[in-house]
Amino acid sequence: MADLLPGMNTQLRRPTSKASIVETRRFYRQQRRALSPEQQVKAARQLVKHCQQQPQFQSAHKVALYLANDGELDPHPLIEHCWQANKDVYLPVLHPFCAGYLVFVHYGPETLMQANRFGIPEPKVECHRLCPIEQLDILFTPLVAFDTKGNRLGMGGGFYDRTLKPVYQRPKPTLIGLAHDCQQADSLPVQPWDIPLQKILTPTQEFNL
Ligand SMILES: Nc1nc2c(c(=O)[nH]1)N(C=O)[C@@H](CNc1ccc(C(=O)N[C@@H](CCC(=O)O)C(=O)O)cc1)CN2
Ligand SMILES: Nc1ncnc2c1ncn2[C@@H]1O[C@H](COP(=O)(O)OP(=O)(O)OP(=O)(O)O)[C@@H](O)[C@H]1O
Repeated sequence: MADLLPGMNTQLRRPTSKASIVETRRFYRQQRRALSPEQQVKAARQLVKHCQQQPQFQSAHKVALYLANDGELDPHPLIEHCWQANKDVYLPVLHPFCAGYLVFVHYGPETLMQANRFGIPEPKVECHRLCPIEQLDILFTPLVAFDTKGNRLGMGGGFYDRTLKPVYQRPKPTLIGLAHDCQQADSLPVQPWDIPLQKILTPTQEFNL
């Protein structure tokens, strides 16, 4: 892929395969943060259209999404679509007792929210609103960068990798990464604990692994 692409933020050089994870993360975080509000709105709308065409999404009842942070592809229009289609939406919440893990809590239009330690709003943890991860049909993850092998680079907390380990290669949930097109890397380093994605959706592309 070319070093500089149209619309690419030119302040940082595209990392080579020898770049450290820290440099790679910095580059792709900056790329997604450099998108304009108009580009973000357009991408979020395109994502809804793209998801609606996916048979797996059409038949899903329980769907985990996230609230956008740090320039991530914004799933809010998709969340609204899920509500209208009577799908149950769940959000990741930092586990109240097990550091480094996530739980998934039901999210509706009236849910009371509180910010976690990263400033991301989360529903309050109430036992009856929790969904065991193996009962989710689709778990959409945010990411910082992806490659076409399904490798995912996240924010560096290891939250998704730890939480997804017990359901890796189980029938449910299907793991789908959501990203802007500018978050595609040629190749990402793989760590022993990384849980690969089964599919990646961008506003314009679909990668099935
Ligand atoms: N939208 C969204 N929600 C999510 C995640 C995510 O990546 N995106 N997570 C995915 O795991 C979990 C939260 N993990 C996060 C890890 C780091 C930072 C972050 O902003 N780190 C700052 C340093 C903040 C600090 O140290 O206090 C930074 O790196 O600049 C945010 C979320 C659960 N919820
Ligand atoms: N299954 C696991 N068990 C124990 N530690 C883990 C596990 N998965 C990840 N970690 C630890 O978490 C740290 C961060 O991992 P990594 O850089 O892959 O996070 P990430 O995928 O970028 O973050 P996130 O999933 O929060 O977006 C690593 O240093 C690793 O030691």
